Amino acid sequence: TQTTRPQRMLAAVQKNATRGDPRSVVKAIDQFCRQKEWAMNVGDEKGCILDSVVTEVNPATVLELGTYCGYSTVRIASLLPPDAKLITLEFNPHNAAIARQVIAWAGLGDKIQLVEGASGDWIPKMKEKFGIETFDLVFLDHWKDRYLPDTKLMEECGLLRKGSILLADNVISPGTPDYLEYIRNSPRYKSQYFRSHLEYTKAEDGLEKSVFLG
Ligand SMILES: Nc1ncnc2c1ncn2[C@@H]1O[C@H](/C=C/CNC(=O)c2cc([N+](=O)[O-])cc(O)c2O)[C@@H](O)[C@H]1O
Ligand SMILES: [Mg+2]
Repeated sequence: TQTTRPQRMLAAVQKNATRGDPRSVVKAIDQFCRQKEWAMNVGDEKGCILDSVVTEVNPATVLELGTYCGYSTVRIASLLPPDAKLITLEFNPHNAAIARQVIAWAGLGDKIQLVEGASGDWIPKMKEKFGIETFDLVFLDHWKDRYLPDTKLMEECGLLRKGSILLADNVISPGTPDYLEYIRNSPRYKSQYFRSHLEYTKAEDGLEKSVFLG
């Protein structure tokens, strides 16, 4: 029977990456996407910008919106300090199942909590369910029309504190115009665009890094 692309990506990880070595998992996925099949991971070029932001912020609490197969989840978690927690939300059960196996292969199960469900349902539950007060870093990489509503929801739920960082993928391609317009014009954020390319292509894309000012 026909396999899915996430299944083929997982197979590539299990074949080419070393168990317990997160960076080899990242490398195996990038190799699969460059040589075999394109997939919507943040990728190696934007991934380097992601790495530098994670390293600079050195977050104790991270929220990722849109796990997909776990590429950026593993990439971020591999750079976190010992007691840091990363919560990642994914509502597609098939993608969640693949991501769990990718995360397990990387040996990062104790740093990452994958929650199967919709961001709109789970953002309001972060405090009661996970004892999270605020997030130091949020990585937005889910459906592009959810970036703005979910950002407003995080504000309303008090999940952002002065200095919290929002890092958004795909602000050019596929694009998140309403989010960009809001975040660049709001007095509550200071934003910076990191120009790059759409993963594994020559098309323009970039990451928008925004600091919540409180
Ligand atoms: N509200 C929500 N709550 C929880 N999980 C959710 C969610 N909305 C979407 N998801 C999940 O997040 C992933 C979607 C990513 C959309 N990215 C994209 O559509 C995308 C497209 C291109 N592209 O077309 O070139 C390039 C990229 O880098 C991209 O991230 C999927 O796994 C989906 O199930
Ligand atoms: Mg993306």
